[in-house]
Amino acid sequence: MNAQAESYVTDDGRTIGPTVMEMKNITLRFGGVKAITDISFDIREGEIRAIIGPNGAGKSSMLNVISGFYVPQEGEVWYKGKKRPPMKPYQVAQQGIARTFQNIALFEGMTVLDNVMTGRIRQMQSGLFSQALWKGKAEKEEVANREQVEKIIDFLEIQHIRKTPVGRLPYGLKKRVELARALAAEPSILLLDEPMAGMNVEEKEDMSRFILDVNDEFGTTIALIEHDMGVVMDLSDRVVVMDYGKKIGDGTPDEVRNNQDVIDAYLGVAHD
Ligand SMILES: Nc1ncnc2c1ncn2[C@@H]1O[C@H](COP(=O)(O)OP(=O)(O)OP(=O)(O)O)[C@@H](O)[C@H]1O
Repeated sequence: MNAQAESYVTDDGRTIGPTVMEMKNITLRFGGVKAITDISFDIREGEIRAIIGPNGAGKSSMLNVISGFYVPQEGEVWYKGKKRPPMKPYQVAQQGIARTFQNIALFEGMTVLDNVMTGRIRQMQSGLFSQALWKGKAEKEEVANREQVEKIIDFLEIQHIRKTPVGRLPYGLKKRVELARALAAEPSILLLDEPMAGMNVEEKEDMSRFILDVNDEFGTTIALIEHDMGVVMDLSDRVVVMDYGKKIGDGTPDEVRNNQDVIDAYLGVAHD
């Protein structure tokens, strides 16, 4: 697929920009297992892009390629118009790509506020040495970090639990704190690995609303893996469908819903 240069406006009035990330002919193997076979797709600025497919289809592997956790044996990752050399996950994070995990990865003994603050590490420029030399600069930075974190805590409506240790929170709220921490990094692209997994209907509705609001308010591009089809079809601008490591569909929710290969492989059968 070629990078898209034109912006367009969605039915609900959001502007989707040109291609910001492009996966070109990605193949990823684990020993003899091919987790991803020759997959290409793009992600446009400001869009909500879903990756779906049955268990073992290769979705998490693909998210891990985007986040730099896995380096594919073949293919190229293009980001903001440049081919990305193999890099470590922290370097990918420095380029403005943040993620949440399928299994929540928070510091259980720390408060919500402190957990969200850890998302700011990328913005904390002053090391100990420069902090000692330029106390004023470090203080200014600290204030800016706090302001951003407070803004996100307000936005995601978790003020009431800001001093609560994360370990004491119910599952749905932990997921929201994880989203807050990822947002604290002010990412250009946010990767969400099954953001609704294990949630009840009400929690899913809340999380859907927050994802849409984040996209709308901060203009964050979002790529997500999700099993709940209702959620995927409601939230996403475009959907990539994977099956056995291959791409079998790519398009708007309506397009993939009506794609016979997708119906056969995925939508026609029951899923968790
Ligand atoms: N670290 C690994 N080592 C070996 N094989 C792996 C590894 N990670 C994934 N695989 C294999 O690659 C394939 C794709 O797995 P992946 O987890 O990406 O699929 P998925 O679509 O995310 O599945 P699920 O929906 O169950 O999370 C599977 O066959 C899996 O067993």
